Amino acid sequence: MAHDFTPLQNDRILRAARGQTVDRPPMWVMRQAGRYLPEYHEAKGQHDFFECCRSPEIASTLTLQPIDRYDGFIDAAIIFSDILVIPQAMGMEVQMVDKVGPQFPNPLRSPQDQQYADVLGKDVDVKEELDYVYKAITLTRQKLKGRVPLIGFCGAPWTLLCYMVEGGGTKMFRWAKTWVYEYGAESKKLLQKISEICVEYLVLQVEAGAQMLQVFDSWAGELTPTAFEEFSLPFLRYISKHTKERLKERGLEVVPMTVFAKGAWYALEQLCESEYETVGLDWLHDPAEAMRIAKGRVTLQGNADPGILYGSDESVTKLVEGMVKGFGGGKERWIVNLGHGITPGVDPEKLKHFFEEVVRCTRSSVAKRAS
Ligand SMILES: Cc1c2[nH]c(c1CCC(=O)O)Cc1[nH]c(c(CCC(=O)O)c1C)Cc1[nH]c(c(CCC(=O)O)c1C)Cc1[nH]c(c(C)c1CCC(=O)O)C2
Repeated sequence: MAHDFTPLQNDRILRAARGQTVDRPPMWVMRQAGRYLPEYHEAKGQHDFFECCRSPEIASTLTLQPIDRYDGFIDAAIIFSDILVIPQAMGMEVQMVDKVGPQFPNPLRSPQDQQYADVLGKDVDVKEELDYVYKAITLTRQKLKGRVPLIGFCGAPWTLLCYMVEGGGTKMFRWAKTWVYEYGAESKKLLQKISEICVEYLVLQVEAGAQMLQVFDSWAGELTPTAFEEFSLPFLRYISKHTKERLKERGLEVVPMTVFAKGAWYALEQLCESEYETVGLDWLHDPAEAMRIAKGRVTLQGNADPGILYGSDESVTKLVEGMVKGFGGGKERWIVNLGHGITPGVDPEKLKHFFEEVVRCTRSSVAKRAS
């Protein structure tokens, strides 16, 4: 299905992801459509979270809110959805409980559970089950009218496995660790199954209008370097390789891809060799050190501590100055972002100050390039 969308007016992020020159580093923020915005609560009203994801009208409205508010600063929209729509498509029930987070009433506790065989055996119709996401993407592209590119996304297999076996957020990772350290072979079967669904899901998001893709491995940092190499990295690589192959086969644009493996600072070298154009960094990375490791092979994305937005304007300025310097002053392959999602309770004006300071601090590099 080919769409007739308005041509793109701001391709900064796509150019930066591909290592091409830009007039200033592109900026966006993970979870930019969310609870820190009063207009989010207003538009969401009494609707359940997943109801918002399933309504293309509401999802597209929420996606556009930060684009309107930070017009001229934000260089990408990310479709309003959640990584947990994949476990739902695989037949698992997930609820979003207010002030608690996601809850699975029946988590996958062991490979002996009938549910494990059911989940592995289910022939998931990724087109049909997640049709509402594609519809939301297409509608959002229409509403964006080419202002900025639209990012599609999915959860990484390891992070999704964690949620499926833990049944929600956790500090202990008791069940996830039981799976990898006691049921290693069974874990890999599940990770492979999730990976195949991710590939199809990402390709269908591009077909619907997504212009860039991000894979969120939010719980990568719970693994040891060795366990990450065994239980996460191969599946992240499977996703980039096969998504690109499938996009080519289907005559779709091979869009830039980002991998964000939170906490996996030790794996930066390997992530630079994983067929992703962009590698997301959390705030535990020193930007200059990350640049030395990346050696211009990929575009780095990040990495301000989201907590800085609870601080004073002066603290934000100081952090931005250091971050800009660390990432090469704005002349190198860099997409500005936080090191994780923006959190509730942040004053939206503080984020504006953050953007303004990045623009101010990178202006000289732009002037230098033009001269
Ligand atoms: C781990 C994860 C989830 N979801 C996601 C991740 C990966 C990124 C990360 O590590 O933060 C990804 C996600 N979730 C959401 C988006 C939308 C797009 C955007 O970034 O603006 C994206 C990209 C909306 C959301 N997803 C959720 C909300 C809040 C829902 C609400 O209460 O209104 C939003 C706006 C709920 C959610 N969804 C999830 C959790 C743990 C929670 C509850 C806790 C929390 O909010 O941080 C799972």
